[in-house]
Amino acid sequence: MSDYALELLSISCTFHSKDDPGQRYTAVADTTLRVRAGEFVSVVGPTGCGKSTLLNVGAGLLEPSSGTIKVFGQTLAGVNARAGYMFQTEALMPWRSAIDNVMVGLQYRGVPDADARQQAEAWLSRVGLSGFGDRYPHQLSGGMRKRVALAQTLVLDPDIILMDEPFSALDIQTRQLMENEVLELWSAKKKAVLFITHDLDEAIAMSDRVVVLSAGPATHPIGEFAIDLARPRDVAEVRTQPRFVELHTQIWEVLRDEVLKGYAQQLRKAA
Ligand SMILES: Nc1ncnc2c1ncn2[C@@H]1O[C@H](COP(=O)(O)OP(=O)(O)OP(=O)(O)O)[C@@H](O)[C@H]1O
Repeated sequence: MSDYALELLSISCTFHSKDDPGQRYTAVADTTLRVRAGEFVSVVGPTGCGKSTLLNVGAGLLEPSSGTIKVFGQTLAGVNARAGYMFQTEALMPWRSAIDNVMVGLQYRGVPDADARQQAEAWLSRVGLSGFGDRYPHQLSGGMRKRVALAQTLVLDPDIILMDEPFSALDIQTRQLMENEVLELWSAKKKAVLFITHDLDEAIAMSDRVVVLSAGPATHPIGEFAIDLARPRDVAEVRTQPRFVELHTQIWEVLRDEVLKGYAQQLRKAA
């Protein structure tokens, strides 16, 4: 069996431009990205560079213009059934209670209701929400809703977890709590994680490896860094370690110019 849980091989994605449908826009160009089984990999890059596009490709939700996706060595066709996905935006169904939101994926898979409920309850308690199962999303705080979404993803026991800036909407304290919780859950059952963020601190604190993407168009990886900080980590504490600061300086050196390019492009688009 392949060492890799997920391989994106020479992926390119070209879209019709939103502003002018006659024009083509190459968001991602010839990108290869691999995640080993049990490895936590973060992808950082400037706003709009193509991070979500790559994640959608890995999830099998978006077909690339060229390139191959492999899942545990098998070429992917269609949706990636071995992957669980956690989005940046709220993905909970507002008309379903927390427990019903966590159960829904199991129900789709044909798990009997009583069994699904039991597993969902166990997951709600693992994310610190036992007793909150009957609440509806609007009755929960932003952090609690993220916990429900996390339980909703993990209850399906995916071998690959794809996360697209899952905590960007949270305040910094809640965010750090959630990051630590994710690391704790991950270390108990090492799954392959592909984590998208534009926050370099978060990427270093969480990951085994950080991949830096260039600004678009034609985004591609321009740097890759092994994060050799000891685990278990506390994401707030780890930031004070000299090695963290060293890694941050090294990676920022590569990322800074791309962020500036990305920012300039955003300004041009807005003009
Ligand atoms: N379906 C689409 N049609 C046209 N253009 C698209 C489509 N999806 C993405 N793009 C363009 O591709 C580029 C990359 O978008 P993507 O959302 O992957 O970036 P991102 O790095 O995740 O951004 P952010 O950091 O803001 O979340 C952007 O310029 C976007 O406008």
